[in-house]
Amino acid sequence: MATLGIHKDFLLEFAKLEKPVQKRVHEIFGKFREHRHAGLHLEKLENPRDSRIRTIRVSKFMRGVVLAPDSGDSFLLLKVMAHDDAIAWALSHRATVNSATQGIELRNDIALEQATADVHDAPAATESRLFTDVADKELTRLGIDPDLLPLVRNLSTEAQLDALRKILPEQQYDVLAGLAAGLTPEDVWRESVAVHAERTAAEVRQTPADDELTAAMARSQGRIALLSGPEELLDVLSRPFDAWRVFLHPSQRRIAYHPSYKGPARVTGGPGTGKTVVALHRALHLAQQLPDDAPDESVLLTTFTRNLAADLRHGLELLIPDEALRAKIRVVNVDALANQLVREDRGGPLTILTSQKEIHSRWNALARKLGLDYSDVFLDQEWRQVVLAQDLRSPETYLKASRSGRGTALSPLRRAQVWRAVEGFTRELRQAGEWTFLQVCAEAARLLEPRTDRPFRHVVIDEAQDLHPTQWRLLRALVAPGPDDLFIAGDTHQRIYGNKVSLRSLGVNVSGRSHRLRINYRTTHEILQWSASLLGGERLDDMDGGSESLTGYRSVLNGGHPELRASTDKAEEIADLTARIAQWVNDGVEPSEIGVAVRYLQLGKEIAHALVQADLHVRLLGTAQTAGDGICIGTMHRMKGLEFRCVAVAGVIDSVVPLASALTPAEVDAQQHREDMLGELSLLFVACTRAREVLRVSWHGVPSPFLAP
Ligand SMILES: Nc1ncnc2c1ncn2[C@@H]1O[C@H](COP(=O)(O)OP(=O)(O)OP(=O)(O)O)[C@@H](O)[C@H]1O
Repeated sequence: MATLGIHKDFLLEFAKLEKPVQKRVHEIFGKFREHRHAGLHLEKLENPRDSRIRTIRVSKFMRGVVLAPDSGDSFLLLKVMAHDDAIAWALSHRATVNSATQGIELRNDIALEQATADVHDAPAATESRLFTDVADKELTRLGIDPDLLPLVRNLSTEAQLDALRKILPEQQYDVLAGLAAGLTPEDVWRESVAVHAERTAAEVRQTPADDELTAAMARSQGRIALLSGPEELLDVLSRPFDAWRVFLHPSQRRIAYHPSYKGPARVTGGPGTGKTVVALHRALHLAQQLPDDAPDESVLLTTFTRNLAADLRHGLELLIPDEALRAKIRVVNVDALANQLVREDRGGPLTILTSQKEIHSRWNALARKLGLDYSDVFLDQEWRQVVLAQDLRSPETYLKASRSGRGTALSPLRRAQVWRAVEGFTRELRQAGEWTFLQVCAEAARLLEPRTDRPFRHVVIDEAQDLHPTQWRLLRALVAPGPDDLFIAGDTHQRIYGNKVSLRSLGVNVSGRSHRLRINYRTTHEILQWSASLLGGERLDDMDGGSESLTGYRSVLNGGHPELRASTDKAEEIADLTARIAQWVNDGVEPSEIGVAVRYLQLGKEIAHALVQADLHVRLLGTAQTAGDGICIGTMHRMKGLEFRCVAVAGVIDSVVPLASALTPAEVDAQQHREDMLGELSLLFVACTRAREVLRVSWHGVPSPFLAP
């Protein structure tokens, strides 16, 4: 049977073609089942490096490049490029099989020969080499070709390795990038080699092939998708920007499509590593595994905020066209679900107290009334981080409770005073018929705990790092403990709401079922490196008693360095930013592909005003002005989970980043002060890592201390 494979690059290039050319591509390849090579008019080249690489005319100006293995009835769509580029690419490349993964590799033979010759001719360098600590035998075991060793051995910097990205065989580059990013050969073996091998047996069984390359196509998960027929080709080509639907990296696929986990499982990884993508695929897998009689909404896919839930819903629509299957999955944010459960129990809507300012003012009034010398911030934090976090319901339990994580000790007498304040605060809320979000979650969990039936069979959680212990308690109660109960995606480097948890203490044990992703698909290497350097190698908790770092975190893309711009005052910064954004638009960037992140909304409003004055359309998140396709302006919090081609982070000045009012004064609680600082730093990190191609960071006056080298 004819086999059609599509290379990820093909899809990405296809996405950029004009509509009529895209239509031609459909016509040419749409009937591939009926074709053999001869019927497709694949053209042979003169003196190619690999006679199996052919080209095909798409239009007067465009050509496709196809790998046509000798078996005669399978082919792989590799590239679609401008005529001359396609010919040059096809002439210089050769397809080989990686010695470690047995997957297909495409190498730029001509460029590699040239680079190797340059190494021979160059004078012996004195600086230390990138891979000195890795033996030849080890490199070969990881799939590095012996004939590339001289070139690899000569590399001194990551920048030199980056420069070879386009010409090295992809999997060999991946291995080298992993080693250069600090992973041990064992880590690299596990993450970049063994994952492919794991797939091999199953794939080969599914796709028996007598041709070596055809078999290797089946082993190239993540870069090559084998399509079942013309309908699937059409479907893939119809949404070319959503490569994540088809091209899961084996390290992602292994996690998302693991047949069944014995208990809670987790995926972690830096920004843009595809945690959300994995969560979406996991939800699909769980829905597919449900018994036929399982009711709709048996699987819950949930996250922190309403906006993020809307994004997940959109992602599921792309991933699961089958409405009946999609209906098995309910998408809703945790607070909204809690609200619904409590509302149904009470038989009416709840009044939610959302304003943090109002909450603080009530604590203040209460402290005055009771004659207590605690600040509103202290009392509110004590309530949320100790009382609600541990679900303490009596003065006795509070007296004995651990207050680890809080920076000030409280004597028994002072605990009794604080408890009085907590009682007073909650009594006032009760009397006014008001709730805070966390109270609603706590109540929802309480309602569920005695029940033997649970609302869901499986729960998939995204952005898990931001959830409060109370929300975790609810999530735990939504599903009976057992296989595939909870699937958790999160990254503690992006914790921006100050909610620290120990999963284990909440009855969620992921040990032996926790996986880390390290390849970033969103941001360029340059943006990633700069953004990660903001964190200064900070090791954070992993929500499970261990610590987490960004070691081995790397990008598959290259681009320019972040633009850093200083201005003397705010007006100048905004004018400068407006000019730069206008230039992006002039250069062809769609306004909706531009994001502006700010620490507080008022600055966003001022920037929006300036952009509108310059005839640019804007959307201001968190206001009524959110409709349309304009430039997206939002607070750093709102930027969470979003991504844009170009991102400007503006107003990164001292006293705003970190925002003084978001910091617990060190004298109130030194430990909390440090945590708040870390939260502010993570916020800047989150904002910067929203950029796909261009990141611009600006300030006026004194820059944020986080920007100091
Ligand atoms: N295997 C893949 N192939 C192509 N694109 C991918 C792949 N995995 C993820 N992506 C893309 O990378 C980007 C980041 O993915 P995603 O949002 O899932 O990452 P994340 O780890 O959840 O990020 P963050 O933590 O920053 O929110 C998205 O544009 C997604 O479509």
